[in-house]
Amino acid sequence: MARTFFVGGNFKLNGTKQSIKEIVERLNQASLPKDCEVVLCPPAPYLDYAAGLVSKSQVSVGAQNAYQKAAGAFTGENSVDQIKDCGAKWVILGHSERRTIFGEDDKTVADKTKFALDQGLGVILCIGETLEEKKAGVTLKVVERQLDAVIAQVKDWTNVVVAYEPVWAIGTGLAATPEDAQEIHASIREYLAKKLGSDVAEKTRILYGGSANGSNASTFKDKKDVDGFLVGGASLKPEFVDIVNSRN
Ligand SMILES: O=C[C@H](O)COP(=O)(O)O
Repeated sequence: MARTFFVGGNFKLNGTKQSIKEIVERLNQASLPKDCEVVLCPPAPYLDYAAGLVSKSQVSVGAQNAYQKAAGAFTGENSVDQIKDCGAKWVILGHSERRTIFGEDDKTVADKTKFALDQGLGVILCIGETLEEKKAGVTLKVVERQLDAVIAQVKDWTNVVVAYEPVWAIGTGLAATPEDAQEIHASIREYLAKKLGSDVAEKTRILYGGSANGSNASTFKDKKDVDGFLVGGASLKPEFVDIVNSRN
């Protein structure tokens, strides 16, 4: 079955009103393929602002994190309702920077995923191995463990997009080869089929993330299990439009 091409832009801790305006306006003015979905994820203080600038129905806004409680004494956190109130439709969860720098374990990522989905946000669920894990040959073991934690809590995967992001490829300029990405994506899909059924596996989009840019994106074009990208650095640059158009 055809899965809609999906491109997420994770701005991480970057951006100002001015630069975010430029990024959104570039997309507003560009001619984009009809059958693609673009989600821009600025830092939380700019969600409302970015959402208000978007003029294309296929472009929406997402957060980079969300807390797993509705409200209360959780200083510094953002709730799913607040994120939705600012016009966001999606949230990135389980990003390797959240896992390593902020100590989020598989269970926390699963709790957050369950809560965000139950409250009506789509989830871009990041998984991926470190360089040491890749060298040790345990890539599949790692991504399956990360998926298992979420599978234990989430039965309906309609609003989940998986982003396979090998940690060694993030921000390094060293992207996985399209062949390697395809191989892992196919294994991830096979695992989802085993755990959740082939129907869910066929419908779930699996994005590649890690040094994707305007030049290499089109080399993934004929990889049937690569359904799009989660883009960091290049999402801040004009080449982001080329990534969105890389299937043309
Ligand atoms: O969420 C995005 C990933 O961390 C990829 O970042 P990058 O494109 O800068 O390598």
